Amino acid sequence: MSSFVDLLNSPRETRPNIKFEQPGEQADSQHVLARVAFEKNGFAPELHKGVPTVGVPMTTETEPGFHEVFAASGPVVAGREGGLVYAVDGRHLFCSIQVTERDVYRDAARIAYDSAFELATRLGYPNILRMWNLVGGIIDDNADGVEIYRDFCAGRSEAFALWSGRILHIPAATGIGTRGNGVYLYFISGRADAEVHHLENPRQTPAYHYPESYGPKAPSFARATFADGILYISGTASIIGDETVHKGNISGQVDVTLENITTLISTENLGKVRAEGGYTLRDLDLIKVYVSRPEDIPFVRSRCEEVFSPDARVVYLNVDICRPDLLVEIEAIVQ
Ligand SMILES: O=C(O)C1=C[C@@H](O)[C@H](O)C=C1
Ligand SMILES: CC(=O)C(=O)O
Repeated sequence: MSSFVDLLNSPRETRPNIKFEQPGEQADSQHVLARVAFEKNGFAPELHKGVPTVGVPMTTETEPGFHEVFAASGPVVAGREGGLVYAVDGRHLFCSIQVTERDVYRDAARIAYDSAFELATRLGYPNILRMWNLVGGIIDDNADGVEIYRDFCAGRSEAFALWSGRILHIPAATGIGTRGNGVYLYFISGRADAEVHHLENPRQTPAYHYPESYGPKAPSFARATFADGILYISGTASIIGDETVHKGNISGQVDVTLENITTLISTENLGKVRAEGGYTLRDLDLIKVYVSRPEDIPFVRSRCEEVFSPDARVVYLNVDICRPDLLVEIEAIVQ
């Protein structure tokens, strides 16, 4: 398989937009829009050698970590505005902001999203394609006794409501725990005229329609986003309708998670927006498998190796999932 540098030097029309690389294997910065370092400690978004870079505390002391690298499609302009770090390349915006640990997150989450949406619209990239929300203590209670995920979702929902009609659509996303604290947000967005499709899964209730039993404001994400020929698959778990199924049963949860993704990317579902039809699990790449119990990782890995392509880049991360009864969650990209 090509090395990361080979991939970067390939002709633009064949260059994948996102890739995983090992720390230290850093290709030249001129083709890089942004970099997310999955590591033990994490660090606030910064401009490192002019490249927006954020460290997210997602790996254990014994794991090597990796970088998620967003390739640029043209000349890059990067900058910082307050806590926001960003870069644009004429086609995509990358933006990241951190919400430091606090007693209650709702207002800070709304303010962080509000400032990011203001930047995205002002720079001309209001079409959010894919968001990642890495939430420390995601299933712990905040100072008011409210689960932090629910607290975070309330602030996020308020920001989307404030920007409805200007920020175009609710995108594919991940909302997952970390091994640290505070909230790390990063996302990519496109131009207003970009052709972007947001997909739901007929097996699942749209998350933004979840009942209040899951929190005062429903989570703001779509099941997938298809844009520029790339399919961004949200974190997907063992949820049918809006209910967790196979509680306590890792095997059952892996099966339902894979079935959910299979349905989501099928020709019957994706064919609505993709002339060439759908995909199968063998087409997935840049797969992040989140596992809440470390002892389940060997089993989950064995099941994933059965169904994913041997060429797929897959990482396994031991972090909490956004519901205490969820044991596994999978996100991926097809590009
Ligand atoms: O809240 C989210 O954005 C989110 C939570 C999980 O359901 C999954 O990671 C997908 C998105
Ligand atoms: C994965 C998850 O929590 C959801 O789909 O809502």
